[in-house]
Amino acid sequence: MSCFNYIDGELHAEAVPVRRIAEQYGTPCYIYSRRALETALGDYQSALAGCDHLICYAVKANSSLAVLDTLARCGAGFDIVSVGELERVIAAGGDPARVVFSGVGKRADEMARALEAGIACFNLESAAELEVLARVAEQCGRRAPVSVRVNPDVDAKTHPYISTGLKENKFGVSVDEALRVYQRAAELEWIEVIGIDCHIGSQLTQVSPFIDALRRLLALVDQLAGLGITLHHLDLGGGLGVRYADETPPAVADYIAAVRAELGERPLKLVFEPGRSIAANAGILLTRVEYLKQTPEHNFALVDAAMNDLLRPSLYQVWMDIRNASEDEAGERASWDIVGPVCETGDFLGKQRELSVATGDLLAVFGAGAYGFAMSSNYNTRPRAAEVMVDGNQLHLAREREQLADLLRGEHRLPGQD
Ligand SMILES: Cc1ncc(COP(=O)(O)O)c(C=O)c1O
Ligand SMILES: N[C@@H](CCCC[NH3+])C(=O)O
Repeated sequence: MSCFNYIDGELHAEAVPVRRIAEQYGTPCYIYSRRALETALGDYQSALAGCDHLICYAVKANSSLAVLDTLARCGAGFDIVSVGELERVIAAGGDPARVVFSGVGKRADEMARALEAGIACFNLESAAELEVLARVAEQCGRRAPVSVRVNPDVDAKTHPYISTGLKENKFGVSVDEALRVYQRAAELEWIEVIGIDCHIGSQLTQVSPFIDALRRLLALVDQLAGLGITLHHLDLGGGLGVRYADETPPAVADYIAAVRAELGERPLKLVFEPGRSIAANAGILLTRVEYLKQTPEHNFALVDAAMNDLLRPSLYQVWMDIRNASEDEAGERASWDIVGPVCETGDFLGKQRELSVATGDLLAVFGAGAYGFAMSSNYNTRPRAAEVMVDGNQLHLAREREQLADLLRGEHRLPGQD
């Protein structure tokens, strides 16, 4: 189900015409749908019903307070990779006791803050990190709950930049080393071993790599049990893909069903860290055509969004769907390169798109809710795009995000959640 639909030829975000949002807040502008976020999280929750679980939304995908606030109210936990993300979760009303902390380079001060906040688990990525965490925990006088992030050496069959579970990647530790790290962790007074973790990559479109990784983790769980080290949860990370072009990723329900079948009757709580599959289709980037420039080689549509606003096409050369926000069947179509004003030849949102465009038109880039604004920058001293959360027929500007934390808490109450 999409929450971005054409009604009478005009693109709407839930019940609001995007044209109205552009008039009110300007472009470029990220538009998020509250209902789409709730539905995507709900798909995970339904698939995991009856099973002890925790869904930790990966904050890096979209850390807008309005997004975190929405998900926190629906009961999500959070996967963070920095203390900045932790502060955002707390500011948005998220529960630190439902937070897992991933990342290869956690600093001691970040560990201390996370311990003080009382997070659920540190996902350790190296033997050296374990020693630092043990020291910090002792200094803070709080035992640190830990998982070891295992690098299962599984090919996620995705873009090499976002594949994380191969032995040549910097993430996690090998199965053999994990065994040693667990044995060392079990000896440390200020460390409490509670789980096991992996994350093999992002934008996975098949279930089999997840299941391969899960089998390797379960074998290790059994081996550890034999050594007297009992684990209570298994965190399979994030990574489930979405459809940008013609990909056919498994439905959340099918993915989770396969995981549950593999887990069998083991008394392990299941943890997931989905980012993209929650947020990607809950957001679009709206941009206005400033100029048309036609050369013998190319038709360029110069728009007011650029690679600093949406980096994915330039960085990974990925295809994201771009459509005119006004469906003008009569308009003549041509092949256009959609490019921004940044001084880089690699500054494009899409190339060779069959579109009908005119100066002043609004274009929408779909699937931009994940790794869109979150990866944006001020390159070329460009201001960041506005962010607007749509809730039915209500709009909420999510721009000065920090200052809006309290406002969001007041404004966005779901019925029965006061
Ligand atoms: C440790 C970890 N967990 C979760 C995620 C979220 O992944 P995705 O957005 O593909 O679900 C990532 C990013 O790939 C990650 O590095
Ligand atoms: N930034 C990537 C995903 C990174 C995943 C982070 N571990 C993307 O846009 O596809």
